[in-house]
Amino acid sequence: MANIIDLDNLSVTFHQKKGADVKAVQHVNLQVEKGDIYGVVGYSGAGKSTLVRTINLLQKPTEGTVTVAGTVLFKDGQQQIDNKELQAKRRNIGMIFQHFNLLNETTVAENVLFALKHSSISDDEAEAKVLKLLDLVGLKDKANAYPVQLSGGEQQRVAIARALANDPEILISDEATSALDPRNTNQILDLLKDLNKKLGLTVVLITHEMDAVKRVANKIAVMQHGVVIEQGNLRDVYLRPKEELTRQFVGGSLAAIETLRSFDLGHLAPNEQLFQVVFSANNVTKSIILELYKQLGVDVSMLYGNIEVLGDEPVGTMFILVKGDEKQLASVVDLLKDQNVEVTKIDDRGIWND
Ligand SMILES: Nc1ncnc2c1ncn2[C@@H]1O[C@H](COP(=O)(O)OP(=O)(O)OP(=O)(O)O)[C@@H](O)[C@H]1O
Repeated sequence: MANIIDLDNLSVTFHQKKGADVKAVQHVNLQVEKGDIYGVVGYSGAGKSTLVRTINLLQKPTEGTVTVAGTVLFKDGQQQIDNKELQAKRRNIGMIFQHFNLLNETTVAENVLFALKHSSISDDEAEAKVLKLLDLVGLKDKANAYPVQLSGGEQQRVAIARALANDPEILISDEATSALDPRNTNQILDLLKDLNKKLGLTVVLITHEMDAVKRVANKIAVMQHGVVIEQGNLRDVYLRPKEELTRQFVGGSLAAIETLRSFDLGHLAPNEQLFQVVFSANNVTKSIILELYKQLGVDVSMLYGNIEVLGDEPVGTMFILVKGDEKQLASVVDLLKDQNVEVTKIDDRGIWND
């Protein structure tokens, strides 16, 4: 599928009058396909906000190319379109933030209507559109309320309705759930997912919370010190994190590492082998342990087991210790692969042996 956002070798350096330059973003390549929910995670100061602000040129890059929906917005140190065209392109990119940035003196409906002020549609059409948008975010009955009368989650819904007023193809969510309690956080994330499905909306989700990414994203980039240190399909990155920071974000696997460290894995007997098995719980219906025992006659102990829901897919991770002779152990990998299970001999993997 075509990339709707393409950031190519993008860098942003802030020159300080006093002190050293801040290299907020360094040589980042990020390709977002239409329909993606792309999570960008990293701790505070990693450069996430600066990076996404280049997508609509709220932040001009120091270096690199920004292409959005087929139009090159920035290249060779220059904005490639005039300011009027840029304003129009920016309407294709909605944004929501941690602080909802609503106008408190005006009603919910007026807040959304405000985003349509440049639009050429009639007043009646605009009013109907506002109600439709409020309905879409589950707030039709709050049209005449004022923002202060709403909960944080509801205020963020108003901000989402406003961000969608110009029918953007892209929504950038910059820590939009960071000020919300866990229940409201999940409801807002579920709403974003719903909008992604219903409208085909592409979402770039900036957050320091891995749980938010796990709940809704299909792709992930991990940022540290202005650099994207790891990126790709959520399931792949989640299940096989390469970088230390990614492993820190990936709570489940980190728990697995801790568990494994507590076993004395350096002293496995010659007839013992440790495997990591990863499987989609939707695809694997048989008991893996039972099948190994029944078909190969090997002894299997489970050292660690966990099920995570990634996107909509329940994914299981287990560490199993298998005892058997050389021939039996050699057959384990083939048998598990036949069952649609991803299997890794732990000796083959540096990260567990750190
Ligand atoms: N306008 C600016 N001038 C100078 N330095 C800046 C500017 N904006 C951001 N920075 C610096 O760039 C780095 C990246 O900041 P950025 O806000 O992009 O990080 P972040 O990952 O979004 O973190 P947070 O979630 O805390 O906003 C930080 O060191 C920050 O202090």
